[in-house]
Amino acid sequence: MTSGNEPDTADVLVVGGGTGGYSTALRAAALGLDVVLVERDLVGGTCLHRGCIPSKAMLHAAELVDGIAEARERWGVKATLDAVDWPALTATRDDIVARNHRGVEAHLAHAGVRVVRAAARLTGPRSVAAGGREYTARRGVVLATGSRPRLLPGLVPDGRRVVTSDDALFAPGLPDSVLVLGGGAIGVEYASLHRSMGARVVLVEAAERLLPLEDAEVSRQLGRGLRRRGIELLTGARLTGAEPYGSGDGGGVRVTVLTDRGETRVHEVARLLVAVGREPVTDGLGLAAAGLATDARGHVAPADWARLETAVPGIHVVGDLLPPPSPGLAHASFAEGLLVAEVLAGGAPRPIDYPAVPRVTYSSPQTASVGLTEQQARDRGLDVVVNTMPLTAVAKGMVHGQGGSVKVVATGGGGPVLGVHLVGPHVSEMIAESQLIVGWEAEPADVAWHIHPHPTLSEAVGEVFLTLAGRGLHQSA
Ligand SMILES: Cc1cc2nc3c(=O)[nH]c(=O)nc-3n(C[C@H](O)[C@H](O)[C@H](O)COP(=O)(O)OP(=O)(O)OC[C@H]3O[C@@H](n4cnc5c(N)ncnc54)[C@H](O)[C@@H]3O)c2cc1C
Ligand SMILES: NC(=O)c1ccc[n+]([C@@H]2O[C@H](COP(=O)([O-])OP(=O)(O)OC[C@H]3O[C@@H](n4cnc5c(N)ncnc54)[C@H](O)[C@@H]3O)[C@@H](O)[C@H]2O)c1
Repeated sequence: MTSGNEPDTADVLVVGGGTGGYSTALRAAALGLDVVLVERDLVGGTCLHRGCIPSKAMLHAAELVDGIAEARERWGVKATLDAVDWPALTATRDDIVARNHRGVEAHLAHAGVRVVRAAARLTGPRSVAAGGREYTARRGVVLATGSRPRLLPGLVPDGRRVVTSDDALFAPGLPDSVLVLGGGAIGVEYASLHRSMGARVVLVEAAERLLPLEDAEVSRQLGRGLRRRGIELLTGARLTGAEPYGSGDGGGVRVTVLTDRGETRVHEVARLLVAVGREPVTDGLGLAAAGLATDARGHVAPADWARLETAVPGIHVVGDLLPPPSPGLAHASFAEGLLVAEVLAGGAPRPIDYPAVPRVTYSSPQTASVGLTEQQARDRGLDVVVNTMPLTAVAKGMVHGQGGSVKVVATGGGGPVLGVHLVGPHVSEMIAESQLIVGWEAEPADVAWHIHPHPTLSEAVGEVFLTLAGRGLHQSA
């Protein structure tokens, strides 16, 4: 925290202390710059306090619950689930969040970043008002104010019956039934989590498939996996009404959905979880005072993507405040923070290769991908070859018994790999090699000389590349 008599000038002013803002601050400080970081809530932002970390902690617990059923049903381990002790589960989650939070605070303090806990407002292109003081930046201002759940007209979250990801996991327990609206990453992960914990789950997606930005094979495999787990999946479907009914524990929401076949379905559920995307946060930020405006969807767009710098020289943007192709992911915001700090320190870092940013969904089954989808590659007029293999084609895939697949999209004639798309158990931990393959523009023949350990799930990735390189072992070309 700053005290009243410290100077009000810094090299860099960062507004927002989420993953985008704090990574900018840490890197800038490491490069010798004097940094003020203004955060109105808690450093760590959405990802640490309401997003990635609490949700993944609980999805880990959900995997353990699923493991009990698998142990009993497949392996003859006579285990049963007595109960989920919610206070104990959430205490472990909250401890993980709290320890990470203390860690971020300690890193910032150690780096000499001055953290101001207040709402910041731009007062000019190089100045910010916060906590009753005005700060001026010698080198630049970095906007990192992030995003919040997008709401639909007439659907007001009340934290009980109608919720968003901001509160769905923080109520005292999970409901016994839920309709999840939106089949993006949040909708899929939260539907999966609720199902593992025993809820009846309906997942409604307006587009014709889940994760519409992913490869169609990923959506197909994921949909199949979720249905197999008993999740009712409605794609190409539209919400037409949501009315509360009853009171207390017996009450819920009566949700009306128009399906892709033109049928009207009514679902009575304890909770409606709205997960239809996120919108940037700029209210009260004073963009106009700095000569900035948002784009039509509320983002602040850079004029120079290589430097993530707006049309106002010295004002940079990172994280969820950026429009696509920035993907709205924490690890992308880390990379953006590093880049902007290095630009402000006078460097010329390599621009971010957005298609090469990996994307992971931590549901059961998981999805993980990097690079272009088959359709994107074809739409670019590229000469495309594709090889797909089920994970159960390798022994470890059979051990896991959860299906899944590996799909590689490559340039014809042995050219560079364009995309890798995985579905199945543990693929979140398997995507890293593919991210290097795509990022380094490796060719299947380069990859095929590298030996994958046996027996692992990653062997399936190796096999797909062996076949593409004309050296197929278990898979015929
Ligand atoms: C449920 C959920 C799960 C997710 N899971 C993942 C995941 O597994 N992996 C992944 O990569 N991404 C995940 N994400 C996305 C990830 O959380 C975001 O991409 C990331 O948090 C963006 O970071 P940011 O710094 O841009 O914004 P934020 O983290 O939103 O931080 C912005 C900060 O700015 C502060 N702020 C705003 N306005 C002001 C102001 N005027 N003055 C001062 N401070 C201000 C806010 O208080 C906030 O702390 C998830 C998101 C959600 C919602
Ligand atoms: N594992 C991860 O990396 C992870 C996890 C959670 C969130 N996130 C990030 O957080 C952000 C927000 O996630 P999200 O899932 O809310 O947004 P999203 O934009 O990824 O998905 C929203 C989904 O809702 C659908 N939709 C929109 N309006 C609808 C309506 N009226 N009815 C039914 N469906 C509708 C869209 O077609 C889309 O598929 C994204 O940037 C996401 O990548 C990432």
